[in-house]
Amino acid sequence: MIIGVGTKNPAKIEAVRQLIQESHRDASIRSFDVPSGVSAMPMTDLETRQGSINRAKAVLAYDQEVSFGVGMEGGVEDIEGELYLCNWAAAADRSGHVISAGGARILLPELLAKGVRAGQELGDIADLYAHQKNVRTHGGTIGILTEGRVTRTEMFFHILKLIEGMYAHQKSLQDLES
Ligand SMILES: O=P(O)(O)OP(=O)(O)OP(=O)(O)OC[C@H]1O[C@@H](n2cnc3c(O)ncnc32)[C@H](O)[C@@H]1O
Ligand SMILES: [Mg+2]
Repeated sequence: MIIGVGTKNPAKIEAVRQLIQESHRDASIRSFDVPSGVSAMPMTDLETRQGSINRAKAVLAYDQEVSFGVGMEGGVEDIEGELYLCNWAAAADRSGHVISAGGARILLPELLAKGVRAGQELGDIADLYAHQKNVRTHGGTIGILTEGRVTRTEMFFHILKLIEGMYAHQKSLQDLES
């Protein structure tokens, strides 16, 4: 089985690799730089979720050998005037079935939120904030804000586990029916 991932970001790809390592050792990964179809810095849960679904579906069109397309997207959601980092993932199969799940949320410090509201990408502001390079491809903003206790990879791994579990659940319901 080939799982296609709609990103070239190693922090995201690593989450898929870990999931395969844990429960689908026969699967292999291919990664594709697909468009998210939403803005580079999604500003709502809705937009972030849509980006993950678009990526998952786009992967299936890129490579006919891929059985499942996986999309992961980060964004922000405004809750009572404060910005929370939000994260979504989706998996799509060739029958048109899509499974979607969201992950942990964490409040952005005003310094980061200000930049995002001004139109900057969070990844760029996070680099300035943390005095690091390419935060987005390493521990992520969530890694910076939690002093490494939860990394971007761990966070997406958790969402992918939700999706994998939901898939198993739906399959067991189908098996009961047939
Ligand atoms: O190459 P892709 O897959 O697009 O990965 P990305 O790092 O750009 O990540 P997203 O497009 O999913 O995220 C949208 C924006 O939010 C930023 N972002 C989201 N979560 C982040 C995190 O945990 N750390 C750093 N930047 C993050 C990211 O840099 C983008 O500017
Ligand atoms: Mg991006």
